[in-house]
Amino acid sequence: MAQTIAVLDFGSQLTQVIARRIRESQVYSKIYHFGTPAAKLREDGVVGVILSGGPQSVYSKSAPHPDAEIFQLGVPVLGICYGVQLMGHFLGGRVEHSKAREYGHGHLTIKKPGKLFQGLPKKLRIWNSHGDKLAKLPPGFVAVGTSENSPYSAIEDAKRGFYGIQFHPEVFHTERGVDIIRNFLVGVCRAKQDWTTKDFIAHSVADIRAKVGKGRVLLGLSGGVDSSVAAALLHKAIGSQLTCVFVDNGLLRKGERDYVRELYGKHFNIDLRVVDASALFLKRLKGVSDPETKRKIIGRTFVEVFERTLKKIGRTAEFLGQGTLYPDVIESVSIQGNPASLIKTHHNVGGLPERMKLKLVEPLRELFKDEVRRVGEALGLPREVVWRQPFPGPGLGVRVMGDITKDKLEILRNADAVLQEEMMKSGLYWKVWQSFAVFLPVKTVGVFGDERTYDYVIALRIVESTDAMTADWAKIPHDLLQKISSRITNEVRGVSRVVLDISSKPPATIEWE
Ligand SMILES: Nc1ncnc2c1ncn2[C@@H]1O[C@H](COP(=O)(O)OP(=O)(O)OP(=O)(O)O)[C@@H](O)[C@H]1O
Ligand SMILES: O=c1[nH]c(=O)c2[nH+]cn([C@@H]3O[C@H](COP(=O)(O)O)[C@@H](O)[C@H]3O)c2[nH]1
Ligand SMILES: NC(=O)CC[C@H](N)C(=O)O
Ligand SMILES: [Mg+2]
Repeated sequence: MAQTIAVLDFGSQLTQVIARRIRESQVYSKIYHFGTPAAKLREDGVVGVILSGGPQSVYSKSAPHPDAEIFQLGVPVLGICYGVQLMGHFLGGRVEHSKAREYGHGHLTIKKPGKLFQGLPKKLRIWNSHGDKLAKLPPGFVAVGTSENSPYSAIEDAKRGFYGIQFHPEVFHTERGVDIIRNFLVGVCRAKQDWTTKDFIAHSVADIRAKVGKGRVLLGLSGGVDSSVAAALLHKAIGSQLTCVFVDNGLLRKGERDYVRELYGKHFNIDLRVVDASALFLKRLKGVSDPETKRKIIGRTFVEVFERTLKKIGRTAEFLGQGTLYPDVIESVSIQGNPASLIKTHHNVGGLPERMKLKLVEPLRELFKDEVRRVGEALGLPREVVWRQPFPGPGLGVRVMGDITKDKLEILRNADAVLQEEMMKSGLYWKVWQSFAVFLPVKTVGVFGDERTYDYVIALRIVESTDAMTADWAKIPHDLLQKISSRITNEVRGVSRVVLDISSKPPATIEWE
């Protein structure tokens, strides 16, 4: 059995980021429900426990609490934020609400490095996000690090292997955070660093086989990175029990349907069905302009088309495969007690209707994009597939602002094709996270060959990002922008103005709807 680090999830948006940092240290980790019995963790061969952050207050009635026995397991425990507060609450200290809320950047001064801060500078920039604080240390603990507002920013009981930190080592903004986590894993828990992408593949292949048995999986294959990697993984696990369906929803980019048919139908030996449902999608979307309503309609229609396709092929499938990634999950579901977390309904997660009869198989559900790409490369997928820019499931449906018509789609498709072509030519396509065009239903005045025009606007959205959780607009050379702009206004009928989106995420999201 693999040595496992258990991450108990108390509802933080950052729990998966903790898991990801652990994987970065080549250690195997598993996320558990906060209330998992200690006996189960022992059974799973857990060599260390991390308590995540969380939105609640440990002393409140509805607060999620762990099984108190986890502190008797005899394995090290690291509490992060809410986690250190839990340690205070359970081990005889005291937590209270603090007037001096700490949010954002702060500084940690390390008094005593111990094992957790081994090899790190005495002062570190850290990132905080808490309103409660430890007011009294539990017996056996000493303070080893302080911040502006917390005398107990880092605490330890080295004898029992208990460590607590009030800040978030898992976020990018905490200096040397990865090293702090690695120190816990390797220095304290003595975990072996032997967990690789290959192990992930072997593990998910076994999981898929166990779940699916002799059943059939119907996978929505979009030609994007996520579903391509999911297809390759499923194909490896269950071979001919996999049927892929590519839906032309009328909201695709120029040439996409042929690209997918060519690549997967011909080059890969995958059972691929191409379904043209564009008329149905466009009919349902007619006159609808609210973004969330559009997303829901698209999601519902997708599933309906899958079900209908099944009947038509005359095969029974019990499973629906999807290339859902962690960022899709976090932005689509509202996590217990965290009202802020629903941002958009990504059609593949929140948009699924309840009546859906198929069970979900989502082998990439816990990964981030760059990890998925590594899995894709290890599975031998071509570079052009693995490094394609992401394209959202609702497609051009959320890139035509407001209500959707064939004409608007056609204009957007042509403008977008120009942008992609120029990005490819310059090589920048592979360097940015996404580059795409957005159709604005705003008419502005122009002049073409001395004649007045009154036409639509195209916005260019080009962003840099590492995981789509945050993004910044890309600083594209002016001469390239000029070329793209003049080609669009010259070649695309119906457009007389091109604008550049210079918003970062947050506050703006990457897609406009
Ligand atoms: N046109 C489509 N036909 C069939 N399935 C689709 C289609 N579009 C999206 N899906 C399904 O919805 C899932 C989510 O779409 P999403 O865009 O996040 O992933 P992707 O297209 O596989 O990868 P990428 O993020 O690189 O575009 C896909 O993994 C796929 O299962
Ligand atoms: O599969 C998807 N279904 C969706 O409904 C969806 N909406 C946005 N995206 C993509 O997710 C990333 C973050 O996008 P936002 O900043 O717009 O939320 C960006 O990469 C977006 O392109 C989607 N992907
Ligand atoms: N990020 C956290 O874990 C916060 C913990 C707790 N809810 C607080 O506000 O202090
Ligand atoms: Mg896609």
